Formats: sequence, structure tokens, C-alpha cells
Amino acid sequence: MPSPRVTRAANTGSANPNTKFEFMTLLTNRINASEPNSPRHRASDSPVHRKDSFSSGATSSQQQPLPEEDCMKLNPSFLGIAMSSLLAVDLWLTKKMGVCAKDGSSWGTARPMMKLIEISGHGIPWIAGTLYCLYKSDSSAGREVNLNLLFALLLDLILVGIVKGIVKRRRPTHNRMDMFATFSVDKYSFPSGHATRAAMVSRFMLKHLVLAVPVRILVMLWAILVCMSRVMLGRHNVSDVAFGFFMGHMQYSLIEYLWLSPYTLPLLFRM
Ligand SMILES: CC(C)=CCC/C(C)=C/CC/C(C)=C/CC/C(C)=C/COP(=O)(O)O
Repeated sequence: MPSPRVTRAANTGSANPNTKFEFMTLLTNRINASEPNSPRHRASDSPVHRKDSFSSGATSSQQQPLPEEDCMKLNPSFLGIAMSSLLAVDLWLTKKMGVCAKDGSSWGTARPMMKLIEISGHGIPWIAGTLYCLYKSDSSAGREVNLNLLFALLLDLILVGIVKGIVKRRRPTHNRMDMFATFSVDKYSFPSGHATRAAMVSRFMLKHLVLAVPVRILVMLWAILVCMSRVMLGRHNVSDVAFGFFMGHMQYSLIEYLWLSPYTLPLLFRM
């Protein structure tokens, strides 16, 4: 490799012509000797490249572009850099926000409260509650809404389980695995099942239940709290929760699309 001083001199054109010639000779020898069949070698053989590199003599070194392959090797792709940066921010934020991850953490005293919020977004109370409401509902509209909510909750369990099983992202290292009633895939963290459920159920309730404005606000606050508690308890990375929230919204749209109507329900029960 030429020294940086020689390279700079060659680029600025301020060194004597011999120095520039030596730099180009070194570069050319290295290309020719190392990878005779490489694209770089072939590029240097092409008439266009030869014209740029050599025929214009020592003065052409100022305009000489770097071979494209060198740029590719030295600089990772823009997408690669963007993804690594996002991941770094994600991990940094996750660590910073995990203030209830342990009893001795800065907000450790709020941990029992966060665990209550965690249970409020768990699958078991939601499925049990919906089954109870379905059993108790005495109108066809009530039965329809409850049955679709049950369908949504079960679909959520299946879809989250599939994505967790595919992605297999480990939970943050500062998480204590002391969660109530988990499946085997729940050792994985992407996406957050609580976040998908909170987003989906809150949208469902806002759309299908007649609620007073303060209750609607409470429902939204609950969904946000459930999502935040996942990161604060150290259960999830920020990106797991953000994607989970998005996925929950998509799941709700899917449920709206697949909505089980009073016309399809009798068919289901007859099967
Ligand atoms: C309640 C009744 C009558 C039936 C229950 C049906 C059943 C087996 C439901 C499973 C519920 C369950 C264990 C859900 C997992 C919830 C959980 C721990 C998700 C992980 O959330 P995350 O945010 O940490 O990804």
C-alpha cells in the first residue's frame, strides 16, 4: 500500500511526476498479481479503464476514479449501515428504558405495579373473560361481537407464535424470566404478544363497544401502558414492542375483513 502521504500527493498532484508514476505502478501491479480473474482485473483490462489509467499519463491520477469493487468492499451498503444504526439505537433505548427490570433497578419499586399491567394484557384473562361474556350474552349482536373477539384473540396467539418461532430473537439480557403462564415460544421476544394484543383489543373495543369518552381514553392509555411496561420490565426490546403494536393493528384489520357475521355463525355451529 502506498503511504497516505504518497496517496495524498498523487491525488493533489503536488508531488513530482515520478512519485505519481510509482503509486500507479504499485496499484497496477497489485491488481494484476493478486486476482488475475477478478472483476477488478477485468475492469483494468477494458479499453475504457486502460485509457483512463494509463494513456493520459501521470496527469490523469487526479481524475482517476476508485474501482467500483473497492467502493463496495470498503463501504458497507447504505441499508446495512441503517440497520446496524437502528439496532444500536434499539438496544441502547431498551437498556435505558428497562428501569423496572430488577428489584434493585432505578424504578424497581414500581415492578409489582408493572407486573399487574402485564397480567392485564395477558392472553388467559382476555380469553377467559371473552368466553364468559359470550356465555352470558343474551343478544345476537353481543354474541357476534364476543365470538369475533375470541376469534381475534386465538388468531393473535397463533400469528405471534409463528413469527416468534421464525425470528427466534432472544429476550433482552436484563430480563428476569418470571412471567406468568408462558408457551415455549415465549422465550423469544419478537414481536411482543402483549403489544399485539393491546393494540388489537383496544382497536376492537373502540370500534365495537359503545363507550363514554373517558372510558375510551382509558382504553387507549391502557394499551400504551401495556406496551411501555414490556420495555420497562426488561421483557422486550423497543423494536419488539413497536412491531408488535403495528402487527396488532394489522391483525385487527384482518379480523374486520374476516368478520364472522350472523349469517356465517349458524354455518359454523352446524359443522
Ligand atoms: C382461559 C381459557 C379458558 C383458556 C386459555 C387458553 C390458552 C391455553 C391460552 C394461552 C394463553 C397464553 C399462555 C398466552 C401467552 C401470553 C404470553 C405470555 C405472551 C407473551 O407476551 P410477550 O409480550 O412477552 O411476547
